Amino acid sequence: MAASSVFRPGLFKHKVAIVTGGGTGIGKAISAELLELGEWRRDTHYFLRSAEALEMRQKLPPSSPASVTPLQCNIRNENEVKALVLSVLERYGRIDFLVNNGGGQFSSPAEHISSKGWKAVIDTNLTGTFHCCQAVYSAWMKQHGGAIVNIIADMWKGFPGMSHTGAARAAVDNLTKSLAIEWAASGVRVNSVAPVSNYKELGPSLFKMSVPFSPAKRLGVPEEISSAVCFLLSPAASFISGATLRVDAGQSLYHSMWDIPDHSAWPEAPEGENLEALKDLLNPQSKL
Ligand SMILES: CCC/C=C/C(=O)SCCNC(=O)CCNC(=O)[C@H](O)C(C)(C)COP(=O)([O-])OP(=O)([O-])OC[C@H]1O[C@@H](n2cnc3c(N)ncnc32)[C@H](O)[C@@H]1OP(=O)([O-])[O-]
Ligand SMILES: NC(=O)C1=CN([C@@H]2O[C@H](COP(=O)(O)OP(=O)(O)OC[C@H]3O[C@@H](n4cnc5c(N)ncnc54)[C@H](OP(=O)(O)O)[C@@H]3O)[C@@H](O)[C@H]2O)C=CC1
Repeated sequence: MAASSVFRPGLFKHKVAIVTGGGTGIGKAISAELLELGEWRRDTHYFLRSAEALEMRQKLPPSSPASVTPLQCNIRNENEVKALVLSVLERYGRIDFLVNNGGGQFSSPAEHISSKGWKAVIDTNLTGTFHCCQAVYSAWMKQHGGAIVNIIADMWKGFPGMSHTGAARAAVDNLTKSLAIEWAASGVRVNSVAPVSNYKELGPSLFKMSVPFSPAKRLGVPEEISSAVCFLLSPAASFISGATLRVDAGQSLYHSMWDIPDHSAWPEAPEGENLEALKDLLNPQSKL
């Protein structure tokens, strides 16, 4: 099949997907794109948590056989995740895709994060993702194969100001690699997407300050993330597993947004001629 013919309505024929947090922001764009690619065929069902999913259902043309079903599930709770997976299987008999998009955090310097707050963020972003992967694998993908995409974050230079989510997302990056190997023999591909984007519900102001740090000199939008997710789910990515795709216009390779104030707290360099040279260099009277 030519690559150019891959992305068209009907691509995910008879597929069933679980998209956690699929009713807002990036998840909503992923759900919408999956639905669009399912427009012309039957038995395509997507499962979302948020009530906004109902809105999506109403927007589907009456002629479309694709469907979207919102289901409540707290991914932090293992039993709720297992129940979600069983309920999907009872209703639709298969699960082809899992997109672990549900997540959240608050911004705080590390020194002020309480143990409870730390656990809440790790539970949501790392343990929740693990619960979903494990439940879907055990109940379906182990026997039938499938594709999983985890949404992580731009934490490649650490994540100062959100150290809990940085640690959780780095762990999911590593989990992606472990599962890609452990589950290869079942025909399960596992990949991640590390996005930088914005969406209108949050308002541009929250992310506006990041624009100067983007090589693109603009924000990304959820539709630019969902296309990468659909690519990784699709047959166009049939030989890709254990990878993390950075969808950030190169931002992770560029400046850090974290400002370090001027200070003189750093330990002195060892004594010697190089230290003297360094002092000369930093001396405001220096001719260098
Ligand atoms: C990723 C890249 C870019 C991201 C951008 C953004 O995130 S934009 C933003 C987009 N917005 C989001 O992503 C928000 C999404 N939010 C969430 O997903 C959840 O609220 C959660 C996972 C942060 C916490 O889950 P939950 O509420 O079920 O948690 P719980 O009841 O188990 O423990 C609560 C404990 O957590 C702590 N704590 C919580 N909030 C704050 C805070 N603001 N301030 C300080 N601390 C906070 C506090 O210790 C609290 O305990 P307390 O003091 O109450 O005894
Ligand atoms: N926007 C961005 O630039 C970036 C986003 N990300 C990550 O991408 C993902 C999507 O983010 P975005 O669309 O921006 O943000 P949103 O806040 O719109 O989406 C987060 C979704 O996760 C769901 N969710 C949160 N906690 C749970 C839980 N315990 N169980 C089930 N679902 C849960 C929320 O559902 P509900 O609303 O029903 O609570 C919500 O739909 C998140 O993991 C986010 O951290 C990463 C990097 C950058």
